[in-house]
Amino acid sequence: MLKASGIIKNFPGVHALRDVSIEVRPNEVVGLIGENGAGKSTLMRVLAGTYRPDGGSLTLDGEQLKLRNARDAARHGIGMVFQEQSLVLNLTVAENIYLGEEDRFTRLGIVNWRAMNNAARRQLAKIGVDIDVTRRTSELTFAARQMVELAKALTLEEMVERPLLILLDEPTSVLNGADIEVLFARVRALKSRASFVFVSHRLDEVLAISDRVYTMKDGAVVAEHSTADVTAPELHEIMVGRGLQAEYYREARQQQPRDEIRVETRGLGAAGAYRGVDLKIRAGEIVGIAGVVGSGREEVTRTIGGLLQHSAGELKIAGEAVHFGSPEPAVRKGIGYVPRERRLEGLVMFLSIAENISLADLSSVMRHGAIDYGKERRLAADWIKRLRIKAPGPDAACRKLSGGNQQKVVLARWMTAGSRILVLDHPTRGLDVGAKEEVYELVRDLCEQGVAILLISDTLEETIGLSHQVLVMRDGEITARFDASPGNKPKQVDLLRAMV
Ligand SMILES: Nc1ncnc2c1ncn2[C@@H]1O[C@H](COP(=O)(O)OP(=O)(O)OP(=O)(O)O)[C@@H](O)[C@H]1O
Repeated sequence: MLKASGIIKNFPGVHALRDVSIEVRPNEVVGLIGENGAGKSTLMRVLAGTYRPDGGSLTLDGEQLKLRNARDAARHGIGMVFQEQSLVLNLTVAENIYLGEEDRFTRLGIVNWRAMNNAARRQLAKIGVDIDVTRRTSELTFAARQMVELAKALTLEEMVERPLLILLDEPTSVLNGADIEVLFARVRALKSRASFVFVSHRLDEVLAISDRVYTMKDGAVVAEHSTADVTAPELHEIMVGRGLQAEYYREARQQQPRDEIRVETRGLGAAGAYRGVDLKIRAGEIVGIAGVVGSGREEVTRTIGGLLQHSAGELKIAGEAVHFGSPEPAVRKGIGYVPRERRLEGLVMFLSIAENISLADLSSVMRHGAIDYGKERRLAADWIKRLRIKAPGPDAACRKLSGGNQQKVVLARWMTAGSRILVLDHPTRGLDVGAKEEVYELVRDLCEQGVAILLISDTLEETIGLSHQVLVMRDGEITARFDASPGNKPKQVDLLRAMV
């Protein structure tokens, strides 16, 4: 259906795509994997018409395809669901679905909102989703927004006669298990009418949903497999260049926590979010909280991170009762918070990697009252190596990095900030499998140094593997507690039973 041959795309100083050839067949789901910065998003943008390649060619059903922009791609039935969601938050669901297509509902300069809302309802019904189309997208969960994005991409069906090609750039990174299943069910159902290219860092998902998978490395395709013929550990090895360690979560390094209690809550509550939360985190201990969206676990971490005030009970940091209303006093108490929405909350895009890393703790790079730039750059160079951040150097602007590499910069910042307590909100989201292992290693280092860690993560596996103790929350309350010392780790099903 679509063939990309010898695609080249350069940015100043970076060969993002060197010579990439892939093909997508009718009614096929093609997986695209690779380390952070391998060129996946760039390739998707070329296919979606938003980047013009510097070389190579595209053909659709054997005919040359020259895409000038995204509208052009849309006219050929190619639509993209973005990694960084493209919805305009203060517009309604219907307005977003038909953004740029309002003309279709306009007569004599007046938009027929009823017709637009009805059409949007039909689109959502097609993928079996029930969302109020008159609500602003800002009020929707991430999962619902993703469905709206998918519905938006599928409006192309109304405009073109041919089967669609839908590009999904890391659609699952913001979804939880149940929502991923919903998305996959939609993709499977739509396969009779469309082909998909699916980018993800979760190899098991790629294998579950795709027919074939391409592996990219440094701007080139290095392998192509039929998913029936390859396993996740094999793909891991091709991507990272070394085998998947049996000890993925470094459980052998999990040590007994110290006696000192760093965080303690009693009957902690926040109106409408959670209540009666009792927990203790000792120095050198990782406490993981499992729970579905709406369980209240996000809000608990936000309270301890200083972003959400509690309205009941007690929060003690190193034995002292505190009441945070903003992050600043939390930072003064030695708490580092690695937010989930790192690209929104975590980075100053126009600053360099080095500047972003030292931002949380300038004292570490100060000398005689001035910033020691040499030291700042050396620190950044260290992290670039350690986390395999793909960038020309410490001076590269963060806005030019791939999404996963931006995540790594934020992590590096908080890991160097010398925090005594770390709140990790989905620390490995968007990271490639190799970088994840580096992060697990680092988390163990931090524990050895006595840092107390509160963790919520994307997968139960990661929560179980890393934590000393796992708490499960449901409907704003803790419903179960599990010891998770090595050799005594709870099973996923045990957690699930308490979650839902
Ligand atoms: N606008 C840009 N300007 C300069 N360099 C860029 C730009 N966009 C991407 N790059 C560089 O091109 C390379 C490929 O980036 P791309 O975003 O395609 O990677 P990716 O495989 O999608 O990574 P991730 O898994 O982190 O999302 C990276 O080295 C990145 O820094």
